Amino acid sequence: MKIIGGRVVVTCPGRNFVTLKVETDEGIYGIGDATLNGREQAVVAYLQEHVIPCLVGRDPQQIEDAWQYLYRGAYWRRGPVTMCAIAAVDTALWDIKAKAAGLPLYQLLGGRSRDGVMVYGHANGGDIEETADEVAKYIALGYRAVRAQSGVPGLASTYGVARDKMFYEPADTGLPTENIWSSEKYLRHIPALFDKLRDRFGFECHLLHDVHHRLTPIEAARLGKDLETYRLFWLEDAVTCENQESFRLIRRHTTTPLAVGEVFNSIHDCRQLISEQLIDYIRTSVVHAGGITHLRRIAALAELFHVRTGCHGATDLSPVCLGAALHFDTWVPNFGIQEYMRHTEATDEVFPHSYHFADGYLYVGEAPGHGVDIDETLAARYPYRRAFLPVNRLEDGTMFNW
Ligand SMILES: O=C(O)[C@@H](O)[C@@H](O)[C@H](O)[C@H](O)CO
Ligand SMILES: [Mg+2]
Repeated sequence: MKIIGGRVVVTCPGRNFVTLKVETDEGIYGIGDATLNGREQAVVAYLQEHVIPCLVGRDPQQIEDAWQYLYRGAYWRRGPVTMCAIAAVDTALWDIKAKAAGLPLYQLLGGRSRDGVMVYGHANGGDIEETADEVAKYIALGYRAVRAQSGVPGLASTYGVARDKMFYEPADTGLPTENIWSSEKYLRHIPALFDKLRDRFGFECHLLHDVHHRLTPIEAARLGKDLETYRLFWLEDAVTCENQESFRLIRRHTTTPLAVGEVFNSIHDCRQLISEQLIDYIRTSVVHAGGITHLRRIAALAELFHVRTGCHGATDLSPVCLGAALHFDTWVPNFGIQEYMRHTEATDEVFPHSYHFADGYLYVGEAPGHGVDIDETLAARYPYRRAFLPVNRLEDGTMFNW
């Protein structure tokens, strides 16, 4: 079998998605997600100019060799754009290999380790009461795990509180929206949110929270201590993590489980966090961390140190990424949880798929490959619209982390 070509499909059914389609001389094709929220066109150019020409003529079944070729051959290794492009190729080649074998992808990884993949949904509200009502809705839908994000008194906006309750889309068309942030106001507010949620719902439902990179290590340690009595499933992205060592300080002060990694693009971003057991869940995703081939390596390292997977799964990771992730989740021995921000109906129509939700779990289908396709005719109806993620400033105007 030989690769005869590759095409990048950019579509915007409510938000931008970038999809790589790799075609072979035997008529089998594979697709991979290449979406990097707010920087989509950088990956499009990388694929079209620097990757696809090198793929033509290669044997698509040599997945590892292709990965090594694109990683080592780049010379300028790692980084979100490079690793997103490699991820798209890797996912497409795994899709082809599984289709050629007539098997669902998880069978090529090592078979089922579980029936369903436990997922968490996103409840958010302008205040504690509204957030609690949203958590109730997710529990009623059958979710066993819910992330809770609430507006903060005194702040006009905050991460995770959306205009739309079911579909959270942070990116805006036009230039970046500027939000104002106050860690002091946030830290005063969040313990009351989880006090209310545990008081109303008890401890049956797993509760999660995403700080979204906004605290210092000592602030994160304080929040972790304040939340210990509420037994969170995890506290996510408590601080930015270029300095992996800074998590030692948080770890010294709190037993609240920590999750990190959606912005990571290689094992090197999390090697210290994992090997020193500074985190409990690694959030790396198929689309942003070099594809299934590299994600398996991260999970294998994590398994040695009692760290479990918790793949990122926001709306800006396409159904192609989610479909591939679910095959990974169905196989991986040290599975933790899968994020499941639902896609809109328009997006699901562009990306027909075989996975389905039931009783708090997502289930992959048995279709050969990763089970997700792209309807290019429908995709063409939604032209690309440049969009940016917001930026954050402190109340005194200082540039901060969004
Ligand atoms: O945990 C999450 O899902 C968030 O951190 C994401 O919504 C993140 O903000 C977006 O994926 C950024 O594009
Ligand atoms: Mg997050």
